[in-house]
Formats: sequence, structure tokens, C-alpha cells
Amino acid sequence: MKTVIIATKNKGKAKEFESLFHSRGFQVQTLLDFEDALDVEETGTTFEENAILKAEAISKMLGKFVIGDDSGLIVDALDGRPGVYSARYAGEAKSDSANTEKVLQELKDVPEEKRTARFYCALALASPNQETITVSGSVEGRITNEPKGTNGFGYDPVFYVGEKGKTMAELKSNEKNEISHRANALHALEEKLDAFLEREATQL
Ligand SMILES: O=c1[nH]c(=O)c2ncn([C@@H]3O[C@H](COP(=O)(O)OP(=O)(O)OP(=O)(O)O)[C@@H](O)[C@H]3O)c2[nH]1
Ligand SMILES: [Mg+2]
Repeated sequence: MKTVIIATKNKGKAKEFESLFHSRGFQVQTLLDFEDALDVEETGTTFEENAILKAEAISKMLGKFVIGDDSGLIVDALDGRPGVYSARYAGEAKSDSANTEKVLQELKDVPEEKRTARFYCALALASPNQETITVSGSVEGRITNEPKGTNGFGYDPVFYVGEKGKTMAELKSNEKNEISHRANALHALEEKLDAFLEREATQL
């Protein structure tokens, strides 16, 4: 089976990429499989910049093609926060529950119709042999008043998906993988992946 490496240490993302890529005939490795993988500093101001930083650093380190994912939650009433700081919104400890609590607290006086938000995912595909490619995907929703559901990760328990009538954390993993920002970004990448792999094969 073909292998693809994802430059992430996030277990929730790793699980989603495994199932998203498995159906496409790829096995997935992440930085959780490489003991001494570097911690890439996310110094970019956009999701795309950070996805490129992660993909290029790990691709350089391993000498292979690598996908980087930088993603997060954009809340309209918070002027786009937590945005690129989604993982560490409530501090460097990177606690999903503390991050979620902070968003709920900041939105406590905001009425339902103004609690609109979206998840955004930028993917970068980098290789030592060719130019980096970036794509993105998003999914629209609304921030609930309290967490609901136990699936997924991050802000999923407070992200209500109108078309499903449920929070992201109430959806089964296969249901999230049909509509998520990550799945949408991967769709966009798919259109470019074959050509990328062909160029890769001719250059090796
Ligand atoms: O409820 C959620 N459902 C999702 O599907 C999702 N995708 C991203 N996020 C949030 O955004 C941060 C990413 O930050 P991020 O891209 O820097 O990743 P990370 O630091 O967790 O791992 P790494 O990939 O950098 O190793 C994550 O931690 C989460 O808080 C999500 N929340
Ligand atoms: Mg990160």
C-alpha cells in the first residue's frame, strides 16, 4: 500500500487522516510514529503559512513528500479568533476543554444569530523535489451555549452543524469525514495529487 506522511502530532487529526486516506488506498504515518520528529514553530500569521512551515520542515528532515495541516476555528463575533491560535487559545498547555470554555465565556452575551463560525483547514503538500502545493477547505456552523457530544476533538462539542442538526462531536466519525473542513481540503488536494505523484516518480 502507498504511504503518505502527515506532519502532525495531533491524535485527532491523525485519526481523521487515517480514515480519509485509507479509502483512497494510502496508509498514513504521522509524527506520532517518529520519536525524534522536530517541533515545528508555527510562526505564520495565516493557516496556509503554518501548513507550509510544517510540511516543508518535515519533508526536508525525512527527504520525502509530506502533508502539513494547519486548521482552526474562526468565530465572527470574536473578529475571527481563535483563528491560527486555536490550539493554544487558553495557553500553551493546549487543552481542548480550556480552549472551548474560553470561547463559550467570550460569547456568553452573544445571541444565537450572531454566533456564526467556521472551521478552516489549510493543507500543504511539500517535497524535496518540487514546489509546495496548498489547498484549503471549510465548514460553516454556529457556536452552541454548552458542549454536546463526545466524538472528534478540539472545539467539536460546541460547533453546531445546521445541515445535520447536531454538533460536530455528536456526529459519527464517518459523518464528520463527509462534511468537515479537513475532508473538503482533501477533496481539493485530490485534484492535484495524481499530477504531483507523477512528477515525484519521474524525479526520483
Ligand atoms: O473541534 C475541532 N475540530 C476539528 O476538526 C479541528 N481542526 C482543528 N481544530 C482546532 O484547531 C487546532 C489546530 O491547530 P494546529 O493546526 O496548529 O494543530 P495542532 O497544534 O493541534 O497539531 P499539529 O498538526 O500542529 O501538530 C486544534 O488543536 C483544534 O483546537 C479543530 N477543532
Ligand atoms: Mg500546531
